[in-house]
Amino acid sequence: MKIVVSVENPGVIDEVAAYSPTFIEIRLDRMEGDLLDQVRAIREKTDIPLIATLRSREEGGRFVGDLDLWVRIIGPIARYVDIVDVEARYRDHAPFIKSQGVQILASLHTNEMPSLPELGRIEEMLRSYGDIPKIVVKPRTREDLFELVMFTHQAQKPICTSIMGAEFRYARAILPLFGSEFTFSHAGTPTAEGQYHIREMRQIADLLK
Ligand SMILES: O=C1C[C@@](O)(C(=O)O)C[C@@H](O)[C@@H]1O
Repeated sequence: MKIVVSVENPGVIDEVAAYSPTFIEIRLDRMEGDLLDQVRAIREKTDIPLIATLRSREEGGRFVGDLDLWVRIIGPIARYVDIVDVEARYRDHAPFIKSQGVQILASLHTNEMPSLPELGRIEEMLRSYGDIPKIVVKPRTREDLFELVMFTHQAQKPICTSIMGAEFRYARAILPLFGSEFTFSHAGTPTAEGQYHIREMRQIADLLK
């Protein structure tokens, strides 16, 4: 199971790296100060592949700037990471970000539960500009979750699917079993409700083998 550990504090990178996650996600929207300097420092500290994420407020983050500010922040950072998370609202900048030599994690986060046809349309839209689509939704019922698992199982790979909220948090360990490319965890400070600590996620993954 590929595990991403999300971080919002560069000061914990050594501690996070000690868990050997598949990726470290840097949540730029939850950080203060000179973001480029901090990403450079993280890059010097670890060879673990890095994901840069500047999450909009509309999709659950704290970034409230416009499209131009988003690219002015992320653009110089891209060359120091391996993947950039690009929400659909920022997709016009995808070609430039791609030109920096990184992969694009094309993401959409919604508090709703799209139908299977809607999930297919979202996937198609995300694949139109990104390398790996990431769809994060909010199941209301177990039937919703069944549909998300079925969609994940049947979808073209790679794809990342996940859920919001705590009610169905176990799906974070189930969806990778049906083809989701990776799962997001924390190493001390969750960046989203329902995340497991990487230690816990590893234990669950080992028991599910
Ligand atoms: O998209 C995601 C998933 C996430 O929101 C979660 O629910 O674990 C955590 C975010 O940091 C990441 O960018």
